[in-house]
Amino acid sequence: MLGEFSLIREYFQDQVPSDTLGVGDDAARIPVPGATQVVACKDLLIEGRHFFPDVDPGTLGHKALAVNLSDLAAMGARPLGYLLGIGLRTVQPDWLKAFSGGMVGLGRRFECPLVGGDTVRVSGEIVISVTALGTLPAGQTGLLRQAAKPGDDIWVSGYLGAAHIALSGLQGDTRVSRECLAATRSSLETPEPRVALGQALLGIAHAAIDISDGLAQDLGHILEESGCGAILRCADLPLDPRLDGLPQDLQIRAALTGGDDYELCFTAPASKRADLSRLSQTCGLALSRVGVIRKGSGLNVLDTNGRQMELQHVGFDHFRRDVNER
Ligand SMILES: Nc1ncnc2c1ncn2[C@@H]1O[C@H](COP(=O)(O)OP(=O)(O)OP(=O)(O)O)[C@@H](O)[C@H]1O
Ligand SMILES: Cc1ncc(C[n+]2csc(CCOP(=O)(O)O)c2C)c(N)n1
Ligand SMILES: [Mg+2]
Repeated sequence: MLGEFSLIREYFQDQVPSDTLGVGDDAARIPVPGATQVVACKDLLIEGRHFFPDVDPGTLGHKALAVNLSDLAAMGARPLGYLLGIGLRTVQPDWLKAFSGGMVGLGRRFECPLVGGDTVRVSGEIVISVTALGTLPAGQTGLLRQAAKPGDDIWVSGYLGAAHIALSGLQGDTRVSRECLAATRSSLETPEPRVALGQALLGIAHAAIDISDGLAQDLGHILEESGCGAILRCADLPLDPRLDGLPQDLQIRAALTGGDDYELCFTAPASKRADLSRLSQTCGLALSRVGVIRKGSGLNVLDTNGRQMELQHVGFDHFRRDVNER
């Protein structure tokens, strides 16, 4: 069976004009007459696959919008508004009030209103589909996956691994203490989209992507699209401090391949290190240098002793067999 990414390339890659960015990046970019370009993206959330049936509806509303704002951030775009498609089994006013409160509340923080959508009844799982729109100045390419250059530093915002540990704890796959679960749950349920950082990276960063499927896989998309290779140093990964006390190899695996982080991974030339250290201060957000882009292909992951490390899988893929064996 085709994997998720080959499937998209094979069946959903339409031809677009040369000044338009179509399928293949964090969001599409469409020029419109006038000074700005429209940036657009969509992410689906399905009950049982992206969230548990008993999830707190307020956090679900937040996450449905947050994962899309994260894609806009990964382009360096400024949020403009969004549309919501939702399929529900029943109308439960309390659930809907909390859901819309979480979603609209997050949108307000970024001056990004709900401007339309569609609502239907379903007999099976709840389906939530958000289409987010943003803008980029005319002539600005945005932060493309194809823009990494050999010699670039690889950077990651914030901390990695907490969302996956929370998920794994809730699923009963990993023994996670009650305290650790309580502390990490917010990373899984209410990720913070790095909207201000994304826009500030225009003119500083070359390539960017948001980490939804795991750093190794998402960085892999940058490498493939840019025709480069990379070295990634586990010793420099920003492991979430809330994971202190868990086995180190588990923390590293969560950070490399867990997913659900919604931090930005970006590349920038070494000449921008001082700018990035200032930006980290002004955004109040850790920025960590975790590796380097080089000529060639493939991701070379070095363990904490500097030795080459093999990964069983690089991240989340909806159509990989073991994801579907639950
Ligand atoms: N059914 C589809 N039709 C057209 N384009 C698609 C379809 N599914 C995905 N794409 C496009 O393929 C590219 C990669 O999509 P993908 O979902 O892997 O990226 P993402 O949304 O940044 O990541 P994630 O979904 O893990 O947050 C994007 O440009 C997306 O718009
Ligand atoms: C209940 C439940 N099961 C599994 C996961 C893990 N998960 C699902 S989709 C995805 C990648 C990003 O999604 P997409 O590629 O669809 O944008 C990840 C890491 C979860 N969050 N909740
Ligand atoms: Mg997607």
